Amino acid sequence: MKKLKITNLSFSYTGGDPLLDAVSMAFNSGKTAILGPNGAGKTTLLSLLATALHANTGIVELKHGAGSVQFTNIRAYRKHVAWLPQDFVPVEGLSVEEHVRYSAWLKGASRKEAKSAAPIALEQVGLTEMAMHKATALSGGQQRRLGLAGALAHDASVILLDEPTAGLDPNQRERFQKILQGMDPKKIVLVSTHQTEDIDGTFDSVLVFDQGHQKFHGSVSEFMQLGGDQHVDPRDRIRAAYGQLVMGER
Ligand SMILES: Nc1ncnc2c1ncn2[C@@H]1O[C@H](COP(=O)(O)OP(=O)(O)OP(=O)(O)O)[C@@H](O)[C@H]1O
Repeated sequence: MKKLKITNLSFSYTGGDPLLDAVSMAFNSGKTAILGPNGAGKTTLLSLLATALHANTGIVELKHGAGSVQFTNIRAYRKHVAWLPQDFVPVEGLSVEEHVRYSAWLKGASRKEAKSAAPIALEQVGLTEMAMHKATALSGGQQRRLGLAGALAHDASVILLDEPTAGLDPNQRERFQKILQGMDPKKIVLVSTHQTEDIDGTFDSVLVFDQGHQKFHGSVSEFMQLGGDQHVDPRDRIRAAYGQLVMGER
């Protein structure tokens, strides 16, 4: 069995048509870029995996160690899952460092573990010097890095990052790529992104999602093969592959 298995997941927003209709897919360890046009359902999928939204039907099962846990067992499941939502907003009244400690503690880290994990996570995202600042006083890009630090500060086996590089300057985007590259390869990391140029060299797999359906799910090299042979520039191959799967239909 794959480590994270989604079976027949269906979801509709209240009063709306089904957005996800019996979606099944599975993920092993490694980093997956989730691509798709605006409104494709990427945030909805990640929110369902984070249990911030509740599916109409279907099962998500996470294998860990010798056992497994289903997402309906919310308390136990959530301890294994870190999530940076698309609309992350810091909690009022906490400093940057307190915020990261709080995020780790919420996920089951002891106070002592959270205290030692926070400076490491802040260093990873380049916010060490802001540790004593008020979290709500950070700029938009800094707040996204704070959210990322919170997701990195505990030992989750699944990390869900919804557009983590949105609003980051080029240096910080590069830093984020390095953070991803340095992550434990045993973790399952799912990252929703519109930045196709960052895929080669950073991710292992690609999932293309459109209109609530999976259009492609495979390795980065399989994805790139759709966009031309090896003589073509890698970024052009990625753009062409994406265009074929999504834009070509419009
Ligand atoms: N709270 C909501 N209530 C009703 N419909 C919603 C809600 N949130 C999202 N939708 C609709 O669900 C669909 C999928 O949205 P979602 O945010 O999951 O897409 P996305 O792929 O993440 O898009 P983007 O790339 O723009 O972030 C869209 O048609 C959107 O309008």
